[in-house]
Amino acid sequence: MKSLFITFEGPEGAGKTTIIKMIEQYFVNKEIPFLSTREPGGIRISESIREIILRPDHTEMDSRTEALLYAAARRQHLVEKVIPALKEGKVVLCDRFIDSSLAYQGVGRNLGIEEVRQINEFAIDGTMPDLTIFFDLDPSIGLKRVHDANGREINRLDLENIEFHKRVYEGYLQVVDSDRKRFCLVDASKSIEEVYSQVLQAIENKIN
Ligand SMILES: Nc1ncnc2c1ncn2[C@@H]1O[C@H](COP(=O)(O)OP(=O)(O)OP(=O)(O)O)[C@@H](O)[C@H]1O
Ligand SMILES: Cc1cn([C@H]2C[C@H](O)[C@@H](COP(=O)(O)O)O2)c(=O)[nH]c1=O
Repeated sequence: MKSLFITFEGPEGAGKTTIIKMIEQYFVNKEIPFLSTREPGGIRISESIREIILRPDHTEMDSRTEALLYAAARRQHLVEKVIPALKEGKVVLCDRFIDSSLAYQGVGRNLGIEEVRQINEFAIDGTMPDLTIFFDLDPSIGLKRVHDANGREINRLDLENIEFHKRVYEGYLQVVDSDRKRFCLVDASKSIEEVYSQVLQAIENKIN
């Protein structure tokens, strides 16, 4: 099978992690070689950067520093983990990628989508997903899910106010609109089974 780079995007609590676990099981059953990973993180250095970015008491972090740290974590994760797996012909499932930076830092932090895209282009050097699934969900519903969830750690970005999360959501809609061919939108307000079925259909369409 040809390699495929699939990313999963959306606001907090949209259900990405839940659905990725179900998609992993699908690939196991089909005996399709895959790698499942996440951003920021996925490898030692990028997990360390994740800790620095998301520590709830790092409230003094400057927005550009935040954007650069996400881009740095992305670079290391790409070269150390994602690109080698793609070279081996695997399907790579990645929870968040560049579009998170465009929405959260570009629009949520008001740095500008184009400015954030530029620093990320240096980091990704042309590696873009073949397919991006956008979990479309009202951010207030997602935040409620996160706060109700048992054992889910609340990070520094979760703690931002609702206006921030609404800007992030609007940012995602702009990013999706600028690259309709790459994105598949799923209605993440539906039941887990219904969301899974929408996501699986998008992936199967790409594989077959
Ligand atoms: N479709 C759904 N309907 C209702 N609850 C859901 C649905 N999908 C996931 N959940 C629940 O919402 C919570 C957040 O889900 P999950 O961790 O999968 O989201 P996420 O997109 O990975 O969040 P984040 O990016 O903020 O970590 C979990 O408690 C999960 O069980
Ligand atoms: C990649 C990336 C992520 N973020 C934000 C989005 C979330 O608030 C956290 C990651 O936490 P998750 O539970 O693993 O989803 O980081 C961001 O602001 N910019 C990015 O590029």
